Amino acid sequence: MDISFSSEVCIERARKRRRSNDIKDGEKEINIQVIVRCRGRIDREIAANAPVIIETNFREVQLKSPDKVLKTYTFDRVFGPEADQAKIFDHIVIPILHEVKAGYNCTLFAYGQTSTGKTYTMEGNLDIANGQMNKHAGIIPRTLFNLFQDLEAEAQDFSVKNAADGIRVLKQGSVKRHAAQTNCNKNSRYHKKTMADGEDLLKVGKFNLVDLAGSECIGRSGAENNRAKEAGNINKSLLTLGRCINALNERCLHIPFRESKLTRLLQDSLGGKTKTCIIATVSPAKSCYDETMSTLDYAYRAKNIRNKPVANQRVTKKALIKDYINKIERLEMDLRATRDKNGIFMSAETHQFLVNENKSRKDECEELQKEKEMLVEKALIDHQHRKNLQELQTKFNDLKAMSMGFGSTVSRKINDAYKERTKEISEYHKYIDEQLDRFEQQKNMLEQIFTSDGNVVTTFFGEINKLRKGFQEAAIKKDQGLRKDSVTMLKSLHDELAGQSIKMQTYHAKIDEEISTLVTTTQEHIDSQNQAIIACQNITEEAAKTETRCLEEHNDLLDNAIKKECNIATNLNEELLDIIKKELNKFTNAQIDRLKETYDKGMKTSNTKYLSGHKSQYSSTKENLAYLIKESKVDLSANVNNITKGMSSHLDKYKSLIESTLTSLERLTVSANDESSELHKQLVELFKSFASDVTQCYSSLQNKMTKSQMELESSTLQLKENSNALTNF
Ligand SMILES: Nc1ncnc2c1ncn2[C@@H]1O[C@H](COP(=O)(O)OP(=O)(O)OP(=O)(O)O)[C@@H](O)[C@H]1O
Repeated sequence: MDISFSSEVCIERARKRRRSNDIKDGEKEINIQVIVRCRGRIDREIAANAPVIIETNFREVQLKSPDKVLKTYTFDRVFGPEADQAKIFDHIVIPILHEVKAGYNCTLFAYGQTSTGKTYTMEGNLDIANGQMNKHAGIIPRTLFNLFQDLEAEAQDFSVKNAADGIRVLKQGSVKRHAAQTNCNKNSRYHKKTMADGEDLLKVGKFNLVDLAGSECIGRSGAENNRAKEAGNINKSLLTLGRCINALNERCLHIPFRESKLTRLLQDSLGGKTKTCIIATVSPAKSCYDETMSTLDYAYRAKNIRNKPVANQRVTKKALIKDYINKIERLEMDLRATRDKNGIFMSAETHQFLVNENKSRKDECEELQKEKEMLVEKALIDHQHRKNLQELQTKFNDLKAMSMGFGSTVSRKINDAYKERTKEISEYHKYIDEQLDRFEQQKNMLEQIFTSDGNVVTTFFGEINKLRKGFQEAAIKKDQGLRKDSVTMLKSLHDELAGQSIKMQTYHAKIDEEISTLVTTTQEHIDSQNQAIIACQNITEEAAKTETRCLEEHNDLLDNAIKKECNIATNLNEELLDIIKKELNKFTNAQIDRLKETYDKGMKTSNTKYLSGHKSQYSSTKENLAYLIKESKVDLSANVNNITKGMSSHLDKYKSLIESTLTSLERLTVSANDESSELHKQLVELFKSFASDVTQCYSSLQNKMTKSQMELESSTLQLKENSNALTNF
């Protein structure tokens, strides 16, 4: 990630009334503006005869094969190779600068594959000749020039520093890109002259201009997820930017802004209160087809991101200056702390900031925990709800079965009754037929008996026929009555059954309706709960991941700090031991010298004494000898014995003198030895106690370090467990 340039412009808007559209600030959502710029083929592509596969229109860009259009994208504006730097600036940047002057924070960033012209678009040629920009100057130098000219023209009371300085710094910044942001800020600030009357109100609009690294890293990282980790910070930042754009596009609850420095910086520009414009740069060459499509897809997705721009509150000049002073002081403190110390040091303010951030993370975790508990409770309620629903369904099925059973019982009973009646009627018919047959037989018999008396017979048969007719009529009547009864009964039974059936149907329909409403509501409830759970899980997972990453980073920092401290302690120990060794040697040598001196002195005195004694003995012996020689001249032989005696007694004396000298020398040596060994003992004791002090000190230091390391390890373990638990959750 390269932040090329970021300028802050303080615009004087003293005591001006809010414009009517200001009232809608923060309420009105606007889409991020997405522009596509397609450059012409560069030398390399011409040399390779790379076919052109892109065609641009006012708002459209088409990816084409020789014979057909493969894909068409629509953006806010599309610029082809014919669009020069001035055109881009006039059409894209000038309107944004108006917004900046109105106090809005605006961000413009270039995004695309490597060598597609991001830097050309953002910086271009930074040379200045005769105070004029080069025609290939990009957005940043043009912005600088424009702002300075514009502000100078707008009000006489602006004191403006020369734009060329800004560009010089920008050039330096291009070499050391990280330094550019601070330097440019410093040089592009505008100062208003002090006004004599009243308090001045200022509106501060911030314009962030960002030139990203080549976007092809995203594609690759996305395809080979495992390698993404190795691909370094640029890759991570772009990858996270892509994920943020996707998450914003899909209206996810959690957007992983915090996962990279770039997205943290751009957080407010993506879905925040800033007005944002993305320039997607592409190559027209066929060789770049995949990357071009990936860039256009990303840009197309980014189009759906909606921001709610809010103009910055007016602030008094004093407050603004105070704010800047505070910022500068904090940065100075950090810088001083870093310069003064080794290892990880930071100013108290930064430390406090980290502590606060840590606390807010902890709070976030607690909130998530509570949310999780709430969701678990809801899940339990859902479970109970589902159980109740199942029971209700079972009861309904039972009822249905029961009602069906009732219907079939009723119709069976009706059928039975109908069969019985039919049987009764047919039996009655049978009985009548039998009776009629019997009468017929009797009639024939009587016809044979009474053939002789025609009148009697005729009368008799007349009577018989009458009887028969009456009987037949009665039978028909009875039959009709029975039929009528059975029809009435059947009808009433049918009516009753139909009534019951309608009632049952209504009842069924009602229960059906209630159950389906209940099922739909429950399903909706369950779906919404599931969505909430999934969203919460995602948030928790993301939070856990972020937390784990932060903890790992902290652990690494702590590990490094401990290692550094251990190294420092080891070095110090070694240095201390060296010093002790040297001091001991010095001390021992001094003691040895002193002893030597004492010893030498003692020996010298005793030797001198011995020599002087020896000398005096020798001279007296010599004298004695001379005397003896003299005497011997008188009576040599007579005195030989005396001489021998005298000699031996002298020799004895001499011997005893030597012995006593040796004894005193021995004593002296012993006492010197004693003194030396005493001193040695004392020294040894002293060294021992000193060494034990050092050892104790060292071991207590080691214990402390081991303890703190153990504590650290256990807290790391604990943190890992916590994070695993979070991840599992
Ligand atoms: N619109 C354009 N007109 C003319 N030349 C262009 C245009 N856009 C880019 N170029 C040329 O294409 C080459 C690559 O452009 P540039 O270095 O700006 O690409 P980039 O996207 O910034 O690459 P990187 O991601 O590697 O920084 C340069 O030689 C540049 O001058």
